[in-house]
Amino acid sequence: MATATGSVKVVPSGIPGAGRGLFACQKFMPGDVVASVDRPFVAELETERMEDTCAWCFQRGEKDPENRAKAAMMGMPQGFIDTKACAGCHRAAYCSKTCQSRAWKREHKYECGVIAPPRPELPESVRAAIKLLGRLKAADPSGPEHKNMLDLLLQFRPAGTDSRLEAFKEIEKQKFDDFNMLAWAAWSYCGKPGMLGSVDSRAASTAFVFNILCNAFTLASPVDGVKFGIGFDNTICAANHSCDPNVVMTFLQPKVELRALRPIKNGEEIFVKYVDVTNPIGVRQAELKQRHFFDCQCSKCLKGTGAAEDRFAESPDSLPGRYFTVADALAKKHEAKLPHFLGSPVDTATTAQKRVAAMEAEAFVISGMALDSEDTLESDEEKMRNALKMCLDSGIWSLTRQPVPEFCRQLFRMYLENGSPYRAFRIGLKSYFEIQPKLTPQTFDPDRVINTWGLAAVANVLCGPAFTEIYGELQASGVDLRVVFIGLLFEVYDQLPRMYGLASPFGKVMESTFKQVVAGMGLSEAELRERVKQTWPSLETAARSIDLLKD
Ligand SMILES: C[S@@+](CC[C@H](N)C(=O)[O-])C[C@H]1O[C@@H](n2cnc3c(N)ncnc32)[C@H](O)[C@@H]1O
Repeated sequence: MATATGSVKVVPSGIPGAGRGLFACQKFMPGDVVASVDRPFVAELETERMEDTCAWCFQRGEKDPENRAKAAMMGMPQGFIDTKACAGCHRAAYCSKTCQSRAWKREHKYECGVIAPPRPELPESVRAAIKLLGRLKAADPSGPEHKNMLDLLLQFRPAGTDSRLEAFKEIEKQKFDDFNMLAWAAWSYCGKPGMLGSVDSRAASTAFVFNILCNAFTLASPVDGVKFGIGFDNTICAANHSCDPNVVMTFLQPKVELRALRPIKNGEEIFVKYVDVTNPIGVRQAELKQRHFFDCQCSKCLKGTGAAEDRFAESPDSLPGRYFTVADALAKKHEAKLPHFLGSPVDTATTAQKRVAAMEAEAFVISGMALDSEDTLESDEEKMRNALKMCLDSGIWSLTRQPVPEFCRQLFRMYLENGSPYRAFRIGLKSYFEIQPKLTPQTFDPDRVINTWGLAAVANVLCGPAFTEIYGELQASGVDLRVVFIGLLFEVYDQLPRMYGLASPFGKVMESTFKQVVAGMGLSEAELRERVKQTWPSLETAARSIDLLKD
């Protein structure tokens, strides 16, 4: 039976074997809100964020005084928010009495005594299950909360029925044991409650934990991408994954929205992305399998390799001889990963293909986007820069082939943190003109807008008194950094209505920054826009002449 939620409904998916899916009940234009929930049914902070992030509204306050001052200077919300720990458990923290009291009524009263020391810090899936068991016990059997609980327990896969869990156990024995242990822990910490109405609490704990660990989405800051925790919502999570999604999910602390990325017809299935879809097919598929336990059957994957993100700049046969020795050593090191990067069994690949796949495996590990988290390195700036150079110098990678864009993104952040804003600006500018338009063609895509916002902030820093030399040099080549700053700000501001909306926390920060900056420039908005238009061709020329190999 269809579950209608206004503009969308949940009915069997068009992907064979994928169960249900989310479908549009009307047409949508790019940027339209397709589905929205004020707060996900489950929203759980990860342990590292419990101290500095409000457990109800998910606003984060920077605790380190130096970072706090920096954030305030850049207009970031974490520079202005402070959280205080609950006096009962000293674990959950809130930014205001209002948030604390709302959290208490809905869920914290069920966990406060359970998660308090001397009990060790519990992972988010266990905390979420503890709260859900409390909420299930208290839910009115004829109300919407109870209905959502049953939906979560019975409709999502792997749901708490023996047969589906048995299937999961066969495929993922170790994960099954780990998840089962967490479910048992949550249930035991709650005092092994027995029957909750018509529901067996032990089975419910299992279904909660398995569903959260298999089907939850990541909640990350819209401003700086910091990961807060996980969310689960019956409507949002009914959307299946596609490597060519037609909506993007945005998190507006704590609101979650799905926004159309392109025109969507009435009756069309809604697809989100569960993983980074700028990665080549083998990496995406392996990630979906490892994190979400399914083989992707989306229309893009069914077509096989050949999409833009699967193409190299040059064929592997063009790999220069100076890379052979290093690539052969890497092939040994990453033997198990080679099939993911080759997209085919190792014995059907040529030596050249294997060498490039091995270099790719190494680059992915260094980028932190590796397939198994165990061997993800804490990469430092130098390691990252060398790996980027290896990719580009080999001539095989284009600027838009992963993990090159990821290296640029991370180096931008590292240069900034390590006090090199000019280097950050150069790599950010290169990305702005040559990578982002290809990787995220929609101008309002949150990833793209956030990068533009970051670049604007750096341009602003470079307008300061410490950088007059750089400022002068750029001005001599026709680039006025103040105009660049305002141009980037215009761009972010213009995209906001189709992305987060002006009423969102990010929208409010942006609007006030925008108004202050425009007022401080002593020119009308129209005059400023004209100046930006005149500056942009010189800026693009400057960006294209940046050589990342020499950086
Ligand atoms: C978050 S749930 C989505 C809703 C789910 N289809 C349902 O029936 O409730 C994720 C599950 O949907 C299925 N799924 C989602 N996207 C898929 C895809 N691209 N290919 C195959 N199965 C998919 C997988 O079984 C996955 O574990």
